[in-house]
Amino acid sequence: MTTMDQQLLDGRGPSDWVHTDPWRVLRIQAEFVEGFGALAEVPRAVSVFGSARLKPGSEDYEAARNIGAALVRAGYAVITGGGPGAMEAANRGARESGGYSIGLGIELPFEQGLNEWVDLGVNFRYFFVRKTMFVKYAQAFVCVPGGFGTLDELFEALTLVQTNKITRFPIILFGSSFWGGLVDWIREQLAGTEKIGVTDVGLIHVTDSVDEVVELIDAAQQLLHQQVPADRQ
Ligand SMILES: C/C(=C\CNc1ncnc2c1ncn2[C@@H]1O[C@H](COP(=O)(O)O)[C@@H](O)[C@H]1O)CO
Repeated sequence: MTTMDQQLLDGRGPSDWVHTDPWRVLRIQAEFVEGFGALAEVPRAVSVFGSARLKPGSEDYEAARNIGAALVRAGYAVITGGGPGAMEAANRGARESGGYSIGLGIELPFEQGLNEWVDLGVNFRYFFVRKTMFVKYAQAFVCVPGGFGTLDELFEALTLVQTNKITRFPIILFGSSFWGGLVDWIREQLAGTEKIGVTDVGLIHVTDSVDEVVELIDAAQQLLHQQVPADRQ
């Protein structure tokens, strides 16, 4: 099975008129419109990322579940990719705590559907449209251990914050034993050879404490509200 993303990016798909790129723009536009419409009323929220392969009962799955629950208790809705593993865990924690659990699913060749803990689900064909929604409707990103997908979401957010496209947006890596090596490499190789600024390393927060996840997000929210005039919040 081919997906829309694949047809757009792979460049070797069928070439009849409906599959050509100019027409595809209309599909992409429609997907943005649908996403904006579905998510417009979402209250303040946090996007949680992590491996699609985590199993219930594993340490990282339960951490994501606890994070989802803690975010809800602190008054945030939880947004995930709507899939299995860490996504399911964070959605599950949110739902179990009586909060708003959102899943932004993606069309994949091996279709899985949204996990059962999603209250509001929106399905996307294009990764880049979906990624816009993760950022636009969240106040922060939390990453539990994950693979390429999680790293992609992490580095997109870092680039957006580094370039001031989004501000007061904490990026939190949960699990120091997993993330520590990456952050050391970023500090030594990227900052150490001036590929990024030394202060850019400070855009990443690493913690093993669920409470600290919430504290970091709350602190950024307070700063934001101090800066933005009340009538524009
Ligand atoms: C590979 C498996 C399931 C795939 N299902 C997914 N559903 C929704 N979102 C997904 C899926 N796989 C990856 N993502 C996105 O990337 C992140 C996780 O990727 P990683 O490589 O596992 O770290 C996640 O946050 C999603 O946004 C197995 O059953």
